[in-house]
Amino acid sequence: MSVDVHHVVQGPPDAPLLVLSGSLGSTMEMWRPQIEALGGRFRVVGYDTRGHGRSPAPPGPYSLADLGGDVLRLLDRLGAERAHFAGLSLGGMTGMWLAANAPERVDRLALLCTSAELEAEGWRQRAATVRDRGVGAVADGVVQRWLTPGYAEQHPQLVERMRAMVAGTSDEGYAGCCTAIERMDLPPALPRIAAPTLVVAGSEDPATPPGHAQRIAAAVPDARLHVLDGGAHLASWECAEEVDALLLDHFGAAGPAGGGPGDAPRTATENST
Ligand SMILES: O=C(O)CC1=CCC(=O)O1
Repeated sequence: MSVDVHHVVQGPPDAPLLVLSGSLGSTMEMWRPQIEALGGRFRVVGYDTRGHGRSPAPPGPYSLADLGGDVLRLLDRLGAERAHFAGLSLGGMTGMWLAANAPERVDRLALLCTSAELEAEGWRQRAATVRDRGVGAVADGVVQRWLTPGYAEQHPQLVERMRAMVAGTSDEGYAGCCTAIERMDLPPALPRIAAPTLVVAGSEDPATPPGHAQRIAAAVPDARLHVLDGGAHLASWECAEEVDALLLDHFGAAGPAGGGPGDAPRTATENST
């Protein structure tokens, strides 16, 4: 059953629609560099995955079909037939599900620091830990995977903010999403993805190393792979300029999704549940 996720729309009303979907344990705040860089050119929709931020956290476990269904419902609420979609990590898994199962709704796709297949047992254990001890018990480890050690050392306040973002996630929501990852079965779906797809990996990502991106890019018919020189799991933050340029190139080349770039002023609208 889909839910109304909390989202913010920013950018000219007649610009192409671009939906941003984030990592496990994040809110739409993780996309701040991209919202700032792309919000003048696209109608950017940031949203909190169910169980995260200000979105509802219905009882889990969840599936990728649940998370993808929330995006389809969001597009319906926005009156959009199609949109570009960029997802990082869990957001990328949601994007693969969407593009394979609702291809008519996805224009172009970007998959960042993600995987089609992760070892299930670790996710079963993480869900159990979070149900037992709360998300705070895993927050330090998560943020250690998000940023390279050198970058984290130079940005202690950012590390603290990110840790608080992860720890602020609903226990039920986080555990529910762990189970969606544990049970995902994306490899057979990848050849069905028709959307032109950009796959990006961070060379220093310990959670979804470049080999995972290579396998996705090899299986999606119209895919292009880019491995960043640096960047851990949240490479969109640490390598923001390079990622922004890649996204602009990939989505900018496409022409409009749900409208054309216009001269209208930037506007932001917020919609809670
Ligand atoms: O939290 C992690 O370990 C990294 C991660 C894998 C999937 C996701 O969304 O985050």
